[in-house]
Amino acid sequence: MLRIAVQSKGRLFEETMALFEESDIKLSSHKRSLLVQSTNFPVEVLYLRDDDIPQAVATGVADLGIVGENEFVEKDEDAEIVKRLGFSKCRLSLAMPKDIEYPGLSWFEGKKIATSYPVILKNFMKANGIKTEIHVINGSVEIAPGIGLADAIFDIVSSGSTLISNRLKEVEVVMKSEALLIGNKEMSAEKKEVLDELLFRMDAVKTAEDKKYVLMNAPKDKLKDIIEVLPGMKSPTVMPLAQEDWCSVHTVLEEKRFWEIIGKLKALGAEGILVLPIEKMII
Ligand SMILES: Nc1ncnc2c1ncn2[C@@H]1O[C@H](COP(=O)(O)OP(=O)(O)OP(=O)(O)O)[C@@H](O)[C@H]1O
Ligand SMILES: O=P(O)(O)OC[C@H]1O[C@H](OP(=O)(O)OP(=O)(O)O)[C@H](O)[C@@H]1O
Ligand SMILES: [Mg+2]
Repeated sequence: MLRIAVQSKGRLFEETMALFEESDIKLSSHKRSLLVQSTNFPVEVLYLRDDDIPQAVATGVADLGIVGENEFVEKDEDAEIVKRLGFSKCRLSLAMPKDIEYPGLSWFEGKKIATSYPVILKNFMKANGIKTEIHVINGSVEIAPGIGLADAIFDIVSSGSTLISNRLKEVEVVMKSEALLIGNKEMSAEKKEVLDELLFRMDAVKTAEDKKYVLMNAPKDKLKDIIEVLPGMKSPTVMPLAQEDWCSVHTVLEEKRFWEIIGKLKALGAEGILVLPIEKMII
């Protein structure tokens, strides 16, 4: 049985649960329990505060954990990155009052900076030879300059709207972050086998995520041109239609090239184009 530590509530929770669901790992949703076993896969899920996940994995209390890269780097625990999960993308940035001019990093010399990430901030300032006073607070960091608690902040930025509503501006991006699957460094062979199956399922979900299954009717005399436009996995499936000079073409398209390719297909005479989501893809 593999034990996975995940955030009990917060920014990582929903996408973590969605990842389990899409990987067909069923968890009975007993709200108040801290440890829940899957009913159809040899894993159990331990619900924790995200701050405690790196240590739980490093010490072997959990075999795996899903945690933000920012928290993993900050805690500096001895665990390894098994997979980058691509969600909860954000950055850790320095921000300062928006009306003050920013001349460069030297502005921070001697300043008081509020943050929940003192280790990352200290290392960054040390590497740049700048002395600052670090004031640790665990939430609502962005209000610190406005209430006179600090000159600047070092915190998570995503859309930037929290900064704007607190009259701050982002001036330095120190690190980028996304959700990580981290693992204990010493896992038994049996646990590694379960982990491999878990990764196989997660990969199938991720591979499918940005792809669409596309079907269309195509005039046979344009089939060669249409096939040339389609990237496809190997080559498209072509099936006859009852109407003799038409056929049906099926393929997989990457979402980011989707509109460009559909435009070309229409121009070549394709009709009745259907676009379907793909749940899983094993390549
Ligand atoms: N606005 C955001 N956009 C994208 N990702 C974010 C955002 N805010 C936070 N994250 C990511 O999600 C993680 C968890 O954020 P959250 O705000 O839920 O943490 P928390 O308040 O410390 O939760 P906990 O109660 O578990 O300690 C962060 O460490 C970061 O990696
Ligand atoms: O750039 P933005 O899109 O505004 O996102 C950044 C904000 O998001 C997070 O807080 P969250 O909203 O999770 O609330 P919290 O302070 O309770 O953690 C983070 O701590 C920032 O305050
Ligand atoms: Mg936390």
